[in-house]
Amino acid sequence: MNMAVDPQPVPELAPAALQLSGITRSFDEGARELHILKGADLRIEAGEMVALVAPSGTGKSTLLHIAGLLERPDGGDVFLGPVNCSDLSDDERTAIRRNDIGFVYQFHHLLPEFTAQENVMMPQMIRGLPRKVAAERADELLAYLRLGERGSHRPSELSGGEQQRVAVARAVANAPRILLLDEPTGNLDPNTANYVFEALSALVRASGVATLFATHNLGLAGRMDRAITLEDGLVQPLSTTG
Ligand SMILES: Nc1ncnc2c1ncn2[C@@H]1O[C@H](COP(=O)(O)OP(=O)(O)OP(=O)(O)O)[C@@H](O)[C@H]1O
Repeated sequence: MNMAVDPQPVPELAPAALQLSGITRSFDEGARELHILKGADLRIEAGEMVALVAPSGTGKSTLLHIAGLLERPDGGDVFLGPVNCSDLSDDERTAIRRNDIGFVYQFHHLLPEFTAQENVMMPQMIRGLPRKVAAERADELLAYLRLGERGSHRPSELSGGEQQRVAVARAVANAPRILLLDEPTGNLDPNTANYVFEALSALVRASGVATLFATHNLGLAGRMDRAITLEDGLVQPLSTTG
């Protein structure tokens, strides 16, 4: 009896929220070229929180900028869901960046002359939402991040941890599909960093946003769904358990 079974076609993976495929990026440094990314691959699913932990200069910010469509890679593709962003014009990429991608940086970059509430309203109004809707969403997010009492404060009247939570609220104001964080707790003391992280993780779980979080803090990295590193220009898994 012929027991041979026809090979089943390998099921294609459903599109991830974010997929980087074969990303290359080099920079000219005087006479020589620095090859920072050499074919990096990465998939992040909706609702997944991934830590990016790697030594300084290995290309974390470069990878985040490419994933966030702030920079084009020299080679490779960036997919958001099924959309290959490499094929898009600069205007189309800007629209995606405004609506579908949130950023949080090490320094909060809040607008100093506006209140916390207005800072969270801003990206929504740029997107075209009416002021009232933007204000309600801002209040909701600030309350969720336990900043309900701070909506009318300017950034200079907030603590470092409060400023970063406002920056998180602003980054998710347009309900992005991707959230990219570049050392957002790097300037905070351990307790405050922990508090900001807790607030952020609750938000990620509740909203299903796909999150890539660059940090040097292995304790925080160990609490995310998984951790990755950059090694010789490639994304590699990283163990955070010792
Ligand atoms: N626009 C640029 N022009 C030239 N070199 C650059 C440019 N951007 C980044 N580099 C170089 O590429 C390398 C990676 O930079 P990147 O900022 O991505 O590193 P990083 O891992 O985020 O570092 P850190 O943890 O210190 O922020 C560095 O050597 C940097 O000097």
